[in-house]
Amino acid sequence: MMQTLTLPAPAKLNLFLHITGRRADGYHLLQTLFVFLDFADEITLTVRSDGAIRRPAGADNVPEAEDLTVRAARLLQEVTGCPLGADIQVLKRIPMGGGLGGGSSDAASVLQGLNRLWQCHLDENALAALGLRLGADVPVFVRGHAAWAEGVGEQLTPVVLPNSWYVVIHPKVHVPTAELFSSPHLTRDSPAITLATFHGGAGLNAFQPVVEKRYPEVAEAINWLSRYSTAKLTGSGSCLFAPVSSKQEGEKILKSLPNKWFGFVAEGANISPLHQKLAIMPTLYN
Ligand SMILES: C[C@@](CO)(OP(=O)(O)O)[C@H](O)COP(=O)(O)OP(=O)(O)OC[C@H]1O[C@@H](n2ccc(N)nc2=O)[C@H](O)[C@@H]1O
Ligand SMILES: Nc1ncnc2c1ncn2[C@@H]1O[C@H](COP(=O)(O)OP(=O)(O)O)[C@@H](O)[C@H]1O
Repeated sequence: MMQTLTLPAPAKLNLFLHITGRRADGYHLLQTLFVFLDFADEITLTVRSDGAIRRPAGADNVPEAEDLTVRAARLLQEVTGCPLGADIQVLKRIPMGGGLGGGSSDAASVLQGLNRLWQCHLDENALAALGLRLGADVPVFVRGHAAWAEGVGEQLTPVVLPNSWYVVIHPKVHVPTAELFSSPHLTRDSPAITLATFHGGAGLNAFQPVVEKRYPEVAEAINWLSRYSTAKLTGSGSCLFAPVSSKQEGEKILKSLPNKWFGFVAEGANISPLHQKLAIMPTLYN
């Protein structure tokens, strides 16, 4: 039996994000469109027979016990009663806390990977439900298909989006998600839109006006990228993105990126790179 597995944990973009209402518990109801990027963290899982969950390598500023990868592994162990453990190595590439969903994606890759290595045989619905307990963005990464999302992001309808390249910029500013959701200036009553109206040009990021006002550095980055293409915030920021016609065009734009910011070019993917890899693995692990 295979004891080690290396899986990608891709970034996502929210191509638009509207807030349409609020649940009784205060959580916001969203409409958003998720697409994956071929830009990913890398997760290496190695089975341990002693039942321990360890993270020998990962983000320095995330304590082992708080790492979403460790929490995902513990949760899977807890619900399945699996006696095995794992070493989880996390190679971070995705900027953290930037609205690219890296932590959620890492967690989803661990759930999918350990479900195979430990032979838990949970189906995708069960894994997505476990993922939701870790964060609203985890289910879309577990399922691995570009999706129209409603609810808090867990009601997913798979969609096929036209191929596109994106320039993504991280203005190196940390925007706390909870603080944004509590802003009195958020538009919380956007009328529901459809995929057709999105394709017709509708769809903004509800957080963007609030973030631009509170974080001038993000506003400056959006202005800079807007010179080349339509720039928008992803999730609650601080990363922003703009569609470009090719990888080359994106790389040309990045050549003039001010040094103080980080940027990359990536292709959108309807099928997550995680699922592309899972699909070609030996059937024993599918
Ligand atoms: C905004 C989005 C869009 O994809 O992603 P990111 O920018 O984080 O990638 C998500 O909705 C991020 O959802 P989630 O991952 O659950 O956010 P968390 O950081 O756990 O939530 C922090 C706090 O924000 C508030 N919150 C979160 C989600 C939501 N639908 N309504 C809320 O009101 C809650 O007060 C919560 O305690
Ligand atoms: N494996 C992980 N990778 C990144 N962040 C993590 C991880 N585990 C826990 N976190 C915590 O989750 C927060 C949000 O991370 P991330 O998912 O990258 O951003 P966002 O939710 O804005 O897309 C981080 O600031 C960090 O404290």
